[in-house]
Amino acid sequence: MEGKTKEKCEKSGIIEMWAKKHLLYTEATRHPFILSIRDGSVDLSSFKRWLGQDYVFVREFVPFVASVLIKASKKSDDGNDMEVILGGLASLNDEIAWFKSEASKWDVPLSNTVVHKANQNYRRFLENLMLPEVDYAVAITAFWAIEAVYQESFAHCLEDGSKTPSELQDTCQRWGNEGFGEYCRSLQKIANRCLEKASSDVLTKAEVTFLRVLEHEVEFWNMSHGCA
Ligand SMILES: Cc1ncc(CO)c(N)n1
Repeated sequence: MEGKTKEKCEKSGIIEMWAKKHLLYTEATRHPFILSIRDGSVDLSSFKRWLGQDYVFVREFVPFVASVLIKASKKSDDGNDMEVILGGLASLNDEIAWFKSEASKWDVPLSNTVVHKANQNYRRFLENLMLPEVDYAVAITAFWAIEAVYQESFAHCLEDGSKTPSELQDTCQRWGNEGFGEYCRSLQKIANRCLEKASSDVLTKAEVTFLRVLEHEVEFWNMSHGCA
């Protein structure tokens, strides 16, 4: 990108531009499953299905985040990236403990979970992104998108006027809280910085990867909602 276009991107950020440009971003962050939590009509068996499957997802997400950390340590020219990503790994550690206690609260068994197709497809996608030849800019964009979808979705369930059932407040707080929002903005900043310096080939790959993440997120919500 040259001249004015580049300047414009630097102001609004490439990430923000993509999130605005692609309707899929809104489809992922305003999915019927999330809207059903927000309006209180959620079917609790859907919630329990989501809980069991997301625990499986999170355990697979950890090695992906570790691979992003490795890329940051090799590629990054900004000393702060590593701390942000390490913070993400630490919060995943808390998240795994949270899933265990939440699952026991809801009587959802976490061992022997039948891993749903959407989860398997997501895992395969993450495995490919872990390969050393995947550019740091592409991997960090995917990482941001994965976290941002949950942040925006669950924060929506906590806004004024939402009728989120009290027993689901804790779940919404986990990803919808201001600290998690701040962490997502840090990831977004890193991604924007990498994308601004990226070649057009890497930029294209990152945008396609962003869209694939959104598709996997929609499929994941569909599975929870019982539409897949
Ligand atoms: C499917 C999915 N996407 C994103 C997150 C955020 O960590 C999660 N826990 N699960």
